[in-house]
Amino acid sequence: MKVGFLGPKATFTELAVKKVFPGFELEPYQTIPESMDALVDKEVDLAVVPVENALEGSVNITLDYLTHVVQIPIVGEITLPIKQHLMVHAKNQDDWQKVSAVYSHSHAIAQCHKFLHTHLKGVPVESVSSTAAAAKMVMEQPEKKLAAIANELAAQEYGLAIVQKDIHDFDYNHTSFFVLSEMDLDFASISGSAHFKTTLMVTLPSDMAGALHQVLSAFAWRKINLSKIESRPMKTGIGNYFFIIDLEMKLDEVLIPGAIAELEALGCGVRVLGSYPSTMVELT
Ligand SMILES: O=C(O)C(=O)C[C@]1(C(=O)O)C=C[C@@H](O)C=C1
Repeated sequence: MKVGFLGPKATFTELAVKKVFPGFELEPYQTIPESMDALVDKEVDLAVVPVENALEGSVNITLDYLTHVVQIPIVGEITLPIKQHLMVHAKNQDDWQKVSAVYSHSHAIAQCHKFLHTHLKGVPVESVSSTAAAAKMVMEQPEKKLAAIANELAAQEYGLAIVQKDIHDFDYNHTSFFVLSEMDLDFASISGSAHFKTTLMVTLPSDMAGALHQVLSAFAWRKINLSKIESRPMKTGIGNYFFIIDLEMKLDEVLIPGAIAELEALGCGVRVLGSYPSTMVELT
């Protein structure tokens, strides 16, 4: 089985993949959409993509690509603790405060704003395709005195020196990743998780007063617990949004289909993006 993920080697996404799919063949891609395209093109059997960080919120490119571009089911979710470190080329470790620029993934940068503001004020911060891509750049250009925000594995992989550990602004830092596949993957057995979620994409009828209230009531009176509701632009005009709603239960034959039928009767569009086990892994 081949797993596509955001590369190069040693991204957080790769850490998540290796934790849950040890021994699977790995195929890194340069961007999150490329890893999803690879699944559509059947170059890989699974794709693992970051979807939400506890400090910075949703990874919009993942949600947008899943809802606007590709139609691939979510078959699992992996939540991983995230530890961000500042790293430089070994030649520059003694004067790391004089780095000329800091590189990382935009979501990782956002998790370390306070640190950057306090310790590297005025130093340009640039976002690149992944944390590991940033670490690789730092390794390749020692003369430029660059720094990267990335994980410990990336420091090992690219031979960099960690000069500040755990620079994320809040202790509870976790990221969730969706496992996407067209295959009937038994993620519950693979992950050992019995905690299921169902994710829906809901579009509201236009100009209907209280539409969102009615959508929420369809879940509320059935006592279906929601863990997230997120609005994303329809990309058809200002003020046009759809909702991504996470339900804390497995797609059943009565409650969720009943709620969906109620939403459709209101004039809503509903797409089930997936019903899947969700697992929390630890860093070792
Ligand atoms: O750049 C990486 O290492 C990734 O795997 C991407 C990503 C993200 O998109 O959120 C994954 C986890 C961290 O929150 C930071 C970056």
